[in-house]
Amino acid sequence: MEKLLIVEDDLGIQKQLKWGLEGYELVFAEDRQTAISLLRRHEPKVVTLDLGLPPDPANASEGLATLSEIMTLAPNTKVICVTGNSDKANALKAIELGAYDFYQKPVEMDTLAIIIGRAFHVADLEAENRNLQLGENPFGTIIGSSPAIQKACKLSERIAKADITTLLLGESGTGKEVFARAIHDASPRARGPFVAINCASIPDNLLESELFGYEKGAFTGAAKQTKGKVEFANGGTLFLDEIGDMPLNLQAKMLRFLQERVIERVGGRSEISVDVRVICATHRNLPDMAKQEKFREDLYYRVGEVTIELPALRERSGDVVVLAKHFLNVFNKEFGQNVRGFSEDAIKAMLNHEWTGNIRELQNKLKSAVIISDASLITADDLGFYDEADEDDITELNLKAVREQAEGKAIRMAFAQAKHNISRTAELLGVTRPTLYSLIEKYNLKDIKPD
Ligand SMILES: Nc1ncnc2c1ncn2[C@@H]1O[C@H](COP(=O)(O)OP(=O)(O)OP(=O)(O)O)[C@@H](O)[C@H]1O
Repeated sequence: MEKLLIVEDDLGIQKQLKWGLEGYELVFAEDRQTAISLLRRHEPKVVTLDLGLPPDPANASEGLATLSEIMTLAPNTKVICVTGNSDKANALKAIELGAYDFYQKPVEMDTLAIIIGRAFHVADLEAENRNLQLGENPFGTIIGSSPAIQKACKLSERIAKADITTLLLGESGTGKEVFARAIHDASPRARGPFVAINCASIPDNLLESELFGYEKGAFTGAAKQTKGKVEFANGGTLFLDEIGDMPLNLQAKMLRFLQERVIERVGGRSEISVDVRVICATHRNLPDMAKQEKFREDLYYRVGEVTIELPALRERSGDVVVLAKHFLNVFNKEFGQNVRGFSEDAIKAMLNHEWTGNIRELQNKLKSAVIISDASLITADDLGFYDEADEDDITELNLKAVREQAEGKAIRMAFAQAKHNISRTAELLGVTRPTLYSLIEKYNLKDIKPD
């Protein structure tokens, strides 16, 4: 039941309100001090406030002062000011101070109940709007209801608040970066920077200066002092993707940074303190690498103060369709399409597929399927599952239609086998290139385009 604070010194009116407002949990205050302490304790969304309060019941000064205090303490509260019947000036003053509405005595229960009901409604709408603007729970962006992903979300949520170095393990495309960002967004550092660097994509000889920065003249081409990613992440979070690919010599420097939170730029002599939370990720098996002396064991223990394992998509089969629907909505919006869902063969094919590229692969398949689809449902063909579609998915008995379906399918299979090379596709099908082009046009195979 919603709480309603009634600030009213007239016991007769209090009684009247008690009878007339049965749908609310009523809390009564007779003066400013009690009103404020009840406001703090109950945090009501709506307050009715008689402006004529003791010690100055004949004037509105105490009521207006109470209103100001309420608006300072809880500015989202909807305050309905109750005034004497000829006191319009103070009613307007109250609105100026932030009151939601005013109501002139004598109290007429039906009207007052409507004003109060509407105030609750407005308060709820505003709260909903504020929540939308603030963004949902950062982990709300992580789609999936399988136990494995829920477990990863719960653990991430728990560790987000602490500055603990976290290691995210999972195959490529399982969402490691998405998790790292969600942890950052749910942490006290959310307003600070989130800086990501992929250790595997930067040549070994450049990685050190990319991470730690360099001083002018540190090496040929070092024309001016330059900050590295670690310094840019100061006050925020550094996401080190593919930490397993970090060269051994750099691992020692990384360990020192993690232990002491100081860095030295390349070619620099002074130590620079940095306040950075570190999240690492890898698809490699670090303990095995440590055994083979390819990854420092001490660094492994340091980066993995907490380890979170992200399941491969094939291990979360229940999530495949949920994620596919999510991407369908995203790409419908992005490309102005209106595809409503998936055909049965598409769902079957998605559930049977191995998804070695995980969510990224699913995302890419959905993107092209939404673009090429000219029907209301996405089919297995649209997703590129030519060979996985069922033999008996022929929906027509008319021979011409059967032939057309089969030809379209054969062209797609050949195109996939020929790795999107049109000449080779024509060769495989035993037709000339011009014939192939005219078939593509005839069957409206928009997705068959050379790379
Ligand atoms: N749970 C999820 N819900 C929705 N989208 C997701 C989810 N997880 C990942 N994605 C999307 O999948 C793609 C791959 O995710 P991400 O880059 O985080 O994977 P990764 O494990 O870091 O991959 P890599 O190791 O190859 O860098 C991204 O486009 C991301 O937006």
